[in-house]
Amino acid sequence: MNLKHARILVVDDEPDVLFALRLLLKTEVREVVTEKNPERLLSLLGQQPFDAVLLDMNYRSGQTTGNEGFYWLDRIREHAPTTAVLLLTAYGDVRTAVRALKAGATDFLLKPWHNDQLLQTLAAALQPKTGSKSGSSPKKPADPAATTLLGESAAMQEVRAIIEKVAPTEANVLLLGENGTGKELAAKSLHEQSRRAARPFVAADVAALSEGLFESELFGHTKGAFTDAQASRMGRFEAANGGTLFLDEIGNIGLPQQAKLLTALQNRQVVPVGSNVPVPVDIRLLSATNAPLHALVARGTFRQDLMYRLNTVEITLPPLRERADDVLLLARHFAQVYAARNRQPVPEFSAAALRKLQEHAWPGNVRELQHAVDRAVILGAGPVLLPADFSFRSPESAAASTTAATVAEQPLPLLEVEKNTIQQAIARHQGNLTKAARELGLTRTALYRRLDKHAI
Ligand SMILES: Nc1ncnc2c1ncn2[C@@H]1O[C@H](COP(=O)(O)OP(=O)(O)OP(=O)(O)O)[C@@H](O)[C@H]1O
Repeated sequence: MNLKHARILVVDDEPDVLFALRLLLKTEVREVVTEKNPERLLSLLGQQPFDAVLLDMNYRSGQTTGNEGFYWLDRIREHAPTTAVLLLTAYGDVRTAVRALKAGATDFLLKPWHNDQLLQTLAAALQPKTGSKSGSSPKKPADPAATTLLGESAAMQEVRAIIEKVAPTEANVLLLGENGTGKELAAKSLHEQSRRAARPFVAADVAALSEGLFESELFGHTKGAFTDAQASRMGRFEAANGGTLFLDEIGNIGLPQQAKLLTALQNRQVVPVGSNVPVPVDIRLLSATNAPLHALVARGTFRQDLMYRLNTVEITLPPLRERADDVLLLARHFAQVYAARNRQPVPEFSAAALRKLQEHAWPGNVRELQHAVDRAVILGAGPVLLPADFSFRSPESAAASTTAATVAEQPLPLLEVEKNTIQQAIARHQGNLTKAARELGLTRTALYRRLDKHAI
């Protein structure tokens, strides 16, 4: 979809953010609605369809973990599954951005933002996605690229060989590696090559679950077990019965959750919240973390007995920067996938673009490369992708490049953006404040308040 035809909803409790985004978007999109109270989100979605929601992750009333944002992301996915959701996250907030993508967000936007980059990301998010894969993990975004662990580097060949060997056994496998290295893909591959392949593969991101939610998500709950429990619900263990349960971000759960998990694994049964009747479960457990689990055990924040349950076999996925040849192979693969998805001819890569890709450190690993190619395919100017078509803007890269950037290249603080925008509008209308206010989407009084604030 063309940006010009899009209806956009922005939800953030910072009035300055809403103001700046309204200013930026009102001339670029068909309609922009701003809202500072996330509680109104669902009623707004019910009143009219939106093509994209720009959603802040933290609200003043909530914590700064982004959990409130995740809650609202889930609600949007339930109520408006075709609406693109772009999360507004702070620079350097890598974990939140990665979790957001995994929880079904279309993309993320960094605060403070570059206007051009924000518009590009929004335009890319509005492109039609096809090839959506229905999986047992319904919150996952459509991921047409993921079927096989690709890579011809020695390290990846070794990973595939171990997977092949371990998959047909009943061994619990712990997958280690940085974010985006392919741990979940490896888990799916283990399941697909196992004797349980015809049974469910159920994934749960346990880091996203608070202590109370952890139990009800994994073990289920009975009707009336807590205020919102209007019906009984089966947990992930039961849903995976006969198949494979994949627990992602296992290194991030607290000691109380660890104890509950260990009990369920030892007894091979779960007790739904609100019930005292144990339910037997037959699952193969795969788990993953980017945390240094052995160090956490040494520090006493992760139970050793639980780790021994999880890591009958350990597989470490190597970071992408250590397998430069795989970068090109994966880039070409993703270019094919995304060109097919967008019904476009498959682009070539110029030699300079390939060099740029090989020289980049890929802190977000394969996921970062995948997104970089996705954007380049959509926004690239011609049949050959050039270095300029690749902007590395994962939070990790952004944080790294901000450190290196010259002062002139650094994004302007939001207040300065607002001040500049107001000054430009006033100049465009030769000092006519009524016209400037109209262009800015403000009342004259609101404009006066801002003139005062910025001492203009
Ligand atoms: N070797 C690979 N070949 C093809 N695609 C890959 C490969 N590794 C990763 N991917 C793709 O990269 C994306 C990220 O992979 P995945 O979700 O498996 O990483 P992860 O290590 O589980 O990440 P996280 O730690 O953030 O959970 C997925 O879309 C996946 O399909």
